[in-house]
Amino acid sequence: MRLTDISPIPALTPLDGRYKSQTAPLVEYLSEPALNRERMRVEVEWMILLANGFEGNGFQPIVDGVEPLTEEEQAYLRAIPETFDDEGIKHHAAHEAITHHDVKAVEYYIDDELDCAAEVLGHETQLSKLKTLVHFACTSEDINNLSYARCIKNAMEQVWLPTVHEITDHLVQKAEAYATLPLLSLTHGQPATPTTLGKEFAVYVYRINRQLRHIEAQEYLGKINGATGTFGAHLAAFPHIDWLAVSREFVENRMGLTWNPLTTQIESHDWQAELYGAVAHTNRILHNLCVDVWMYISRGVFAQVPVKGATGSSTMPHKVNPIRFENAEANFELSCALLDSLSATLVESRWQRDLTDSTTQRNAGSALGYSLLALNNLHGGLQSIHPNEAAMRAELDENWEVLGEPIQTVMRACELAGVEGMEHPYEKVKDLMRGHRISQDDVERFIDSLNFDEQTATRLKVLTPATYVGIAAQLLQYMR
Ligand SMILES: O=C(O)C[C@H](Nc1ncnc2c1ncn2[C@@H]1O[C@H](COP(=O)(O)O)[C@@H](O)[C@H]1O)C(=O)O
Repeated sequence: MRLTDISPIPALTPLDGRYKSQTAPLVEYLSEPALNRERMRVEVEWMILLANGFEGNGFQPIVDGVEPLTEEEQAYLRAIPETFDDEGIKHHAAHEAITHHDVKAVEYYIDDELDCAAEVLGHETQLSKLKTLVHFACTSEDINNLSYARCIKNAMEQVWLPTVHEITDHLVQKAEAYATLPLLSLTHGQPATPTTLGKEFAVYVYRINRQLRHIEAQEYLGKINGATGTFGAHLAAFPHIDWLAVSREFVENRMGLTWNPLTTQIESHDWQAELYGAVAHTNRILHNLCVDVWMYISRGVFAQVPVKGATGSSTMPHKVNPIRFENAEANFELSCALLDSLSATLVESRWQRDLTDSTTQRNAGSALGYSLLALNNLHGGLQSIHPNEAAMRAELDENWEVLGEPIQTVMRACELAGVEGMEHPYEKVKDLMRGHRISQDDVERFIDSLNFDEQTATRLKVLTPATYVGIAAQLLQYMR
């Protein structure tokens, strides 16, 4: 049997197949039906503005020959996108099969709805004669750019950002819970000055929060200015209208976007490049977190809570594998690859337009979908780990040589204060400690061999790898 004979056809990509339930929240904003529904919202709102005017023109019709639409007529128009369902999708597809133009098919879809208006409302209505107002003076990109901006803004605000915030909240909890829990640092993979587990989580919180601030301040630009951005058609039809003011009113107040007054046929997509750059950057920070946690698990710093009934390895029954972190790592990479491609290519278009952006933009959902999938796995993974404090202590206890740094630094301070016998502190400590395994006794003997005053010697002797963590816990105050 051919798999394409199965109905519905199995999904080609994992986002809409295996991981469908996890990516579902984005379907509402970034699927093709979502885009077409948004296009309808833009088209009907444009009609309402043209017919009813706005505060700036005293709520007079902007175009001649049209009466202001009644509340009922406006509600009828606004119901068109809201009732766009599976039948509507087929209806639109039937138009597109003939027009081979997706936005023209939206226009015809609305025309059909206007044809039924009198029958549905049960009385005569101006709407039956208003087909000519649909898409008035617009090029398809006027509709597309506004629709995409709104779809992507909603996807970010309703889905992606809340998911990242949940993870950040979880990381804050972990940072606070483990603020004072000492952890051996590794720089270059070698034992280094100890830190605390909480402070290491706080570093991630700080990094993510910086990116979130950029993303939350992101402008979503929109334009409605005709075929090559000159308002040529608008002025040809109605030369006395202040089309700049109408355009601005529509983009800012009706669409809730930032007005772009100066474009070719297309909105230049620079805001998309900015947004995708920041999302990719956040992905990469979280990818770094996945890899770090994976290695902490491998080192025994974290233990994983086994899921009841689940299998780690098909052949090694003892195993609990960190699969959620691995899944997240891979999907962050896929998301970044797509986001990088979108950012790089969307900002270029030949002369007043080429259509390469059209098919590229259709992948915004995939780019954010891979990120959402990664976020879900990362969140699940974080919820299933807890520190193995005994292993962490044992690791610290095996690495007394990390106290070489404080001892040589205190020796320097003593030398500066004129204490005898403190010359070449770095070299002296290096001779004792570099490349050697050092015990607590060795450290104490070394301290005793130097000319420290009693108070300083005691201060150094109470230092252990587990207490040599500076003000790590205090630094959490800066993470938010
Ligand atoms: O308002 C216009 O349409 C003006 C026109 N430019 C266009 N602007 C926006 N969409 C256009 C344009 N041209 C085609 N199409 C339709 O875009 C769709 C492209 O399909 P796909 O490659 O799958 O993304 C597919 O449905 C195409 O039919 C121009 O000549 O400048």
